Amino acid sequence: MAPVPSSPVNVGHIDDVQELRKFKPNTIPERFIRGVQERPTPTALISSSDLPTIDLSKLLKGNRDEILQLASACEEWGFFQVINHGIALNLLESIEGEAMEFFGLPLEEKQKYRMAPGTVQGYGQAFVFSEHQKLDWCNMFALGVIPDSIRNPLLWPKKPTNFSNTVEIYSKEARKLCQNLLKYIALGLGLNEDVFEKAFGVAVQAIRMNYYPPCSRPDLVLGLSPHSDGSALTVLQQGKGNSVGLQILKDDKWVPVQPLPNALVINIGDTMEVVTNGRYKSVEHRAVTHKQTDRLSIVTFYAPSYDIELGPMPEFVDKNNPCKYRRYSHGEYSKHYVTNKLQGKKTLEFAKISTKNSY
Ligand SMILES: COC(=O)C(/C=C/C1=C(C)CCCC1(C)C)=C/O[C@H]1C=C(C)C(=O)O1
Ligand SMILES: O=C(O)CCC(=O)C(=O)O
Ligand SMILES: [Fe+2]
Repeated sequence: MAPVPSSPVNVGHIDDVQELRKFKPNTIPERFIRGVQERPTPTALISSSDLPTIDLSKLLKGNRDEILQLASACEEWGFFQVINHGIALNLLESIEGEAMEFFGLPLEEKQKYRMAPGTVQGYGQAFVFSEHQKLDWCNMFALGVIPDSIRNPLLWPKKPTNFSNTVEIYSKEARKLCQNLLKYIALGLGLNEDVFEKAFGVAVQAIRMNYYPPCSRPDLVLGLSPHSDGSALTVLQQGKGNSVGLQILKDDKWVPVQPLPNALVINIGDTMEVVTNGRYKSVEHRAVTHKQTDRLSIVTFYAPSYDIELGPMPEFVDKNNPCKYRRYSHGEYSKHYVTNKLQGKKTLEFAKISTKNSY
């Protein structure tokens, strides 16, 4: 099973945001109201149409230009959208349909799969560890998928009837996509194509569905707190026709990501930042809400096996680029990640070392 906190945590009362929206549409409980600094502000003028788009079908043909574009997207943005990604459009539609149906079930049905306080799997709010912590305007449902040791079969929903099977099929396809992308990311870095597959062992994979109901005061709340992902790569599917909600921090400004129809958003996670010694960065991101419209995201996390020891690869360390991160096992990092609240890039401080005399 995935690492969980060893002592019980008191998270206080967590309102279910869909129920709030249904029964008290104009009420925002205090725990959701962010401090002035944290509140969503009008976003940067920089256009998300600048966010690079990568064509996987070109990568698969060995197109050098596309590999260079991918390398530049990873280095400059840490985020890109991928088209011709190989996941059938009807599968994207099916998983979205199943997820929406799940979130639309009565609360008591969803609560059969309740996320225990301080854990990250099941239905509820993850990364809440104290009764004083601000809450996100979001309902989440998350499952560990691979390996079997992180699966909790009791949390795989029986309703909707096709939900669990669709998650299995979708996760296989998302896994292939991550494996393909890592191959071309390696080539773009001048490494052997199988270097990450070998380095990561049997990769850990998890899926999280985030449902953001409309909110009467989107200016006061966050859909999802700023964070970087603790994975190697993350694949994010945004609901078809949904409003913009994902924002990424670029040059200290929040840039909205305008979804491209049928594309998937990919981002570099903390693992890639560590192994490349900071050449590729895991970029901080968050989600905001809307007054009238809801939003869904379906997120796949692909990360090294828990028993894998990681650190910067020697290819990225020299006199001009001293080693910035210590070695650690991904299991240790995972435990650290899931037992701390989402707080920008703070989680990665776990691995940071002083750059003096350290190569
Ligand atoms: C915001 O990031 C996450 O929610 C997250 C969680 C992943 C997990 C589950 C939803 C259930 C099984 C355990 C696991 C921690 C994989 C991100 O995933 C990243 C973070 C770490 C660490 C990791 O291995 O993947
Ligand atoms: O909903 C989104 O767009 C962001 C989701 C996300 O960053 C996550 O689940 O880690
Ligand atoms: Fe994320």
